[in-house]
Formats: sequence, structure tokens, C-alpha cells
Amino acid sequence: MSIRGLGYLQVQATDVGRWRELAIDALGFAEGSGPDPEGLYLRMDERRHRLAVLPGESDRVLAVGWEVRDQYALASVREAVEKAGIEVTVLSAAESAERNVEAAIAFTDPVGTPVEVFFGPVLDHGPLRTGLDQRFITGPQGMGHVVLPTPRPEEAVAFYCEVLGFRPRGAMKVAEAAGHPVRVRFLGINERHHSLAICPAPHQGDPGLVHLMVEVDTLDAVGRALDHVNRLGFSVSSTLGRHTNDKMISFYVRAPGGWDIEYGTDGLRVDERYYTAEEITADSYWGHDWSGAEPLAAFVPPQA
Ligand SMILES: Cc1ccc(O)c(O)c1CC[C@@H]1C(=O)CC[C@]2(C)C(=O)CC[C@@H]12
Ligand SMILES: [Fe+2]
Repeated sequence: MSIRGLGYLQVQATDVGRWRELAIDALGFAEGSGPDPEGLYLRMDERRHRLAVLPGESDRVLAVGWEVRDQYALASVREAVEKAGIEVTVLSAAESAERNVEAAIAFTDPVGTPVEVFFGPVLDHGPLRTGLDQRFITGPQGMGHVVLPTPRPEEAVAFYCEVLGFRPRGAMKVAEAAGHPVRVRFLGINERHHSLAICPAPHQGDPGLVHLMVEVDTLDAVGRALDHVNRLGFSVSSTLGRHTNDKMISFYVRAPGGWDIEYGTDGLRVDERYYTAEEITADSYWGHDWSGAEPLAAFVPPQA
């Protein structure tokens, strides 16, 4: 169908100051612009912002923003989502302006994730000063990928593939339940290997994210980011490693709020003419040692 890529992510955070240290001082995002003077708006490219961190009482995802080509594509997505029995709201002109897009719709996916679909991002043509002299790999591959936790992964995968037009890009067995394999499933919508992964998890609640992956153009930038992350006292959830499916060399850092940012380089570009969905049996060729990770909030029971 017509979704082109991950366009933006909006999260709510209890500690925006610490977020600023992570995103700007350690990972080299550029400061962007947006409507909330207390908000942190992070620029990766010519968009005014890609990641918005807004102050609030809890740490949670506010919107996963998927981009479509134009108003006609937006209308067709709206129709498909409504036909699937999901209520859709059209964002007001003011709400669209806040997101720096011409128009957007909002709905909740079948497993509880707040989703927005938009077209017409407003650009900032001023110079982009990233902190590590890096370029973020965005453009036709979108801003990166998100991994969503859910106790009902099959439902989520069916919705994203059958209603929104994502395509399966392989899987990895992570557990067995009642003799049946439980899999993380990777879903793609453009040349990026996956723009979305659905991760089986005990509950859907806050923060509602496992990680956001962003990609940069050089291994040196990834290395420098890792140095800054360590220097500034952030917890490294997974050491540097190379994934077996998207071939990305990345590390994972714990963001304030109990989910991770994956920071990588050298990701595969999928050619749909030849691609078939494969099952990987290891997450990485080397590295990616998760043994030092604090548990992800999505895997800690809500009452704990
Ligand atoms: C396996 C894999 C391939 C490509 C990726 O971009 C990627 O993030 C992953 C790892 C997915 C997943 C995760 O993020 C949370 C912790 C998980 C569930 C594991 O413990 C193994 C796979 C991991
Ligand atoms: Fe990832």
C-alpha cells in the first residue's frame, strides 16, 4: 500500500533534561524546532524535527508517525483503517501544525500503540549541525525503525501487513510457548530492512516501545557516540555488534524511560525484486552482548 516510511516519533518523558544530554550531547542529534517551549525537538535532516520529547508525568510513546506520499494516499490509508473497524480521528489544523505536517490522522493500533499517518512534512532549510559531524540516513528509508512490545504479536503483524501494507522481512524465534515458537517479526515498507519490528512481550503498557533505531553514515560516528554515552554515564544495554538480518553495526543505549535507542551504521538496503523473508537463528554475527542490560520496561510486569 502507501506508507513510505517512519516519519516521526513523539514520546512523553519525565526527564527532558537527561534526554537532551543523551540525544544532543551524546548521540549528536541537532536541535530542531517545535511548539512546546519545554519540549525537546530533535532534527536529523531537513525536517524541522523527527523525534519530539515532550514533558509529562510518565515515560511513554505518544505517537509513531508513518509517512505517506500525499493527501490521496492519506485518504486511502484512512479508508483501509476504518474498514478494519478501527476508529480514526483527523488531526486539527493546529495539531498538524504542531507536528510540522500538512495533515495527519490518528488511531490506536489493535494492540494499543498510538499511531499517526501524515503527509506533507514542513522543511527547515537552515544548516544542519549534527554533533558528531555525522549524517543521519533518512530520506527514502525514513527516520529509522521502531520495535513495539505486545502480548498479541500475531494481531499486530496481521494489522500492519494486511491493513497498512507492511511486508514481512523475516523473523527470529525468541521463545517457545505451549510447543509453539514465539517470534520477533521484522516488517519493511521501503529499502530499509525493517521500519517496524513486533516483539512478543508480557504487556503493552508504558512506555510502549522496545527501541528506536537511527542510522548514521560512518562507523566513526557510532564509535564517538558510544564514547559520549559512556562518558555521560548512560547505561549501554547492548555492546557494539553486527545484526544478521539488516547487517547493521550498532549499539543500544538505555534512554530515560526504560527503552533503548539503537545507534547504527552500514544497514542493508533491501531490493524487493529479489528479497524473501528469512528466519535468522542468532541476532548478531558478533558483539551485541545484552548481559549488562537493565531489564526493558516492556518486560517488567506493570505492578513491579
Ligand atoms: C535481532 C535484531 C535484528 C535487527 C535489529 O534491528 C534488532 O533490533 C534486533 C534485536 C531485536 C530484539 C530487541 O530489540 C530486544 C531484545 C531482544 C528481544 C533480544 O533479547 C533478542 C532480540 C532482541
Ligand atoms: Fe533494531
